[in-house]
Amino acid sequence: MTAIEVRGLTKRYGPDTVVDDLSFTVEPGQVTGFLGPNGAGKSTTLKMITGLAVPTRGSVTIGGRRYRDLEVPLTEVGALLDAGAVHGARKARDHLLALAASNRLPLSRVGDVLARTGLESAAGRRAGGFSLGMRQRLGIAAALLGDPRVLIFDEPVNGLDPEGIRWIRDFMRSLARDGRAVLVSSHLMSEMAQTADRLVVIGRGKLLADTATAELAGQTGTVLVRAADPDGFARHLLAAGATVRDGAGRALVVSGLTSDEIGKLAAYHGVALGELTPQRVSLEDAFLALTEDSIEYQGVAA
Ligand SMILES: Nc1ncnc2c1ncn2[C@@H]1O[C@H](COP(=O)(O)OP(=O)(O)OP(=O)(O)O)[C@@H](O)[C@H]1O
Repeated sequence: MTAIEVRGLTKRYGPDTVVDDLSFTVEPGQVTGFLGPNGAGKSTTLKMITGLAVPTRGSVTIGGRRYRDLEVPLTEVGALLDAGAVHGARKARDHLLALAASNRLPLSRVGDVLARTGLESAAGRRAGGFSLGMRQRLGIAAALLGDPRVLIFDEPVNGLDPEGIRWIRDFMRSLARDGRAVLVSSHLMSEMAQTADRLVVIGRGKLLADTATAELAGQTGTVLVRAADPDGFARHLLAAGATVRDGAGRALVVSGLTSDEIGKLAAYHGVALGELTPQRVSLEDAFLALTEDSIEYQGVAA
């Protein structure tokens, strides 16, 4: 069953529409990256999914039901929205035991989640003395207590060192391999490129893209072509519907056709090609191109 369904979700604060008619689906067995520049409305959306904010319009369901209709929410959806939310004086194990008891979950789950997050040896220490990376692990352990099929993380790698970032990435992938649905927000494409199977990109509260990660990089790609008679081949390309620009050294920069289609066109016309290279647009570039109109404060190049 579909894990999270967001339909027409809208949130207004006074005159500002911060989430604007957003619809997307988060499937099980995948990491879905939720991307957008600062202030795009990611946290507000995640709060509406987890019942912490009330939509002005639209709906969100988890496994077909609204959050407020879930009997024991922790067993359906786990969320890490703010790693600082742990009581600093409490020992890590006690924090989890209290959470398990107040949600009527088996206390044996505490040992399971401590092991899964690599916190066993730190379980007797006070969370106040934890590094950011360990606090993130504790937050993730809490999110996993009810063994939910759906997990939501808001900017989980913010401020972490490279080792912490790698641990979180691997952990998200392992949760998806379990068959869980994992929704992770970030304002950096570079973080999501290696982790997410799908990307939902928003800007100023609106949906900009909902696509497989691999497709986004391919979408805006061009192909570099070298032919002995570039002008002659350019005419064939234009006739086939391509857009052609001049590149360096008499190369042709072609868009609108794949390298495979260009190769076949050359063979059909008996044209020998010296080069046929797909130009991969980086995901970072694709993300910037998508969001450039929705960045609140843009720097001005000198
Ligand atoms: N409780 C609130 N009252 C009024 N405005 C709010 C409230 N919460 C968020 N906003 C506004 O809504 C907009 C979206 O904020 P949100 O935190 O959802 O964005 P975000 O994409 O998570 O950004 P960031 O990456 O900076 O965390 C911002 O302009 C913010 O100022």
